[in-house]
Amino acid sequence: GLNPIILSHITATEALLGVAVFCLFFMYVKSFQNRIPKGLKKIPGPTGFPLIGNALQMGKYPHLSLTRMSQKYGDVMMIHIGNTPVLVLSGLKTIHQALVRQATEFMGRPDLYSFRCIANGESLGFGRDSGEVWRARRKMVQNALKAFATSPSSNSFSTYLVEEHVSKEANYLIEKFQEVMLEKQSFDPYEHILVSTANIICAMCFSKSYHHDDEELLVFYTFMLKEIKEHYESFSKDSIRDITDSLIDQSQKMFSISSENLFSFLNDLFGAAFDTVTTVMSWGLMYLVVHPEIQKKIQEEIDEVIGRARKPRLSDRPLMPYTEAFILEVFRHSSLLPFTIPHCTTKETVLNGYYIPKDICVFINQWQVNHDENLWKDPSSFNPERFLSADGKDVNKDEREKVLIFGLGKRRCIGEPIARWEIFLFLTFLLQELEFSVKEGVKVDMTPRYGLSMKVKRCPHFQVKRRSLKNK
Ligand code: HEM
Repeated sequence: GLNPIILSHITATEALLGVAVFCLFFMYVKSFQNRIPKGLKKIPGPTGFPLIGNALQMGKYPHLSLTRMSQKYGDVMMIHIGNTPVLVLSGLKTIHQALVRQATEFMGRPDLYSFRCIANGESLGFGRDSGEVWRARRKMVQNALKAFATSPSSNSFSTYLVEEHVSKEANYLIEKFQEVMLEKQSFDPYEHILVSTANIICAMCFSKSYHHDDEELLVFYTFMLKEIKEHYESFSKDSIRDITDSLIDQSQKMFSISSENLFSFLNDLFGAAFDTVTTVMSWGLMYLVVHPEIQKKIQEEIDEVIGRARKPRLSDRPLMPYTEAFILEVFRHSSLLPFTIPHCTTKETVLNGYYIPKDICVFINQWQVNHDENLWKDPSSFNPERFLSADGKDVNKDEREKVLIFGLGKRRCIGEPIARWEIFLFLTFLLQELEFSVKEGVKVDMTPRYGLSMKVKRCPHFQVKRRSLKNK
């Protein structure tokens, strides 16, 4: 120990000076560690406070504050959340450069504590791995999805299985909405849609659907474990019933897949599939009641292309540009996933002349792209027509490609086609039969609730009435 006599000679000032010298030395060493290779620029960004970094500047709506900051610092910007440096990318060109052209360097997932908690870090979407094993697993889940969404339906009303499942649920919703309307004169559609979208993914994964009041569906993990166990027990290579069977089949050919992995894949699919689609649908209904003239236009298109004598089918989709434009505008305007799942660099690299270190966490600001004034005219207004060609007969491909909501490149959402189909079918089924509105005098609040995705506030004031048959 130190001699107390010596200690008593060290004054407070000297002690402080000592600390300061130590800090300077530390910063000097750090600055060497962070040295930028010659010819490359250091990434700009706002100055943060010690320990908390830029956490306070992020505020309640990080996508808005990061968009504002990007206007000052540019498309490639560095912030700090606590002590963790985070690279924030904005601008469609820059994001495309990173996620598509430099895909390998930007395809990792960061080692965040919260990610490790998801399926023990074995998750396909959140797991740390982005190498061979991840690639093989992603391919496997993609194959299973493709097989069980696009395999032919056994009934004559639908072409694909996903069409059959969505039709069943949408028909149920049409009846259910009218029933609760009669009973209560107004209702909140959210939970009904949630169970329906859960049922669709359930049907595809487990060949099973649940009654809307079923408690079992709500006890999620137990329910999934039970389903997987039952599938293993009754599995037969010669009769692949659903996504779970297909995953079991593929996993038996690939020895790096265990039943725990299977659980985390299905967990991923469930999580990714029904929360997102439900959120899009609830935003969609909200925009429809706020803009009745847009609702009417979609209904006119339905009457013209499909009529009232038969149900909508996926093959109607290319013939319905206005409906498609509406869905794109819901994606763009709500930007329900303002950021992708965080990425991470897999090696050191260069982007727009900036030096980017290895293993750095990357946020992709999708909201900024969808509201960028350089890309969109009057981005804050809700206007499906922006996606239509001049004669209104086609969706403009260049405009469509600008919407960023499923990510880009090697980590792009694998459920995108299914999600787009589901949303198209749900919407056309519902609007063919029903007209949506809110109770008179109710002012709808469109400020989002912020969570993993941005959700519209729950609204218990929805009303429906069956459309008149005059156009039949
Ligand atoms: C409108 C609905 C949906 C939206 C907006 C959406 C959006 C996204 C986004 C932004 C990502 C992250 C991309 C990235 O990190 O760069 C993602 C990943 C993912 N999505 Fe979706 N998604 C939707 C529906 C679905 C559906 C229906 C499924 C499954 C059937 C699904 C399965 C997945 C999976 C497994 C991943 C992880 C991919 C990976 O990390 O390699 N998603 N999605």
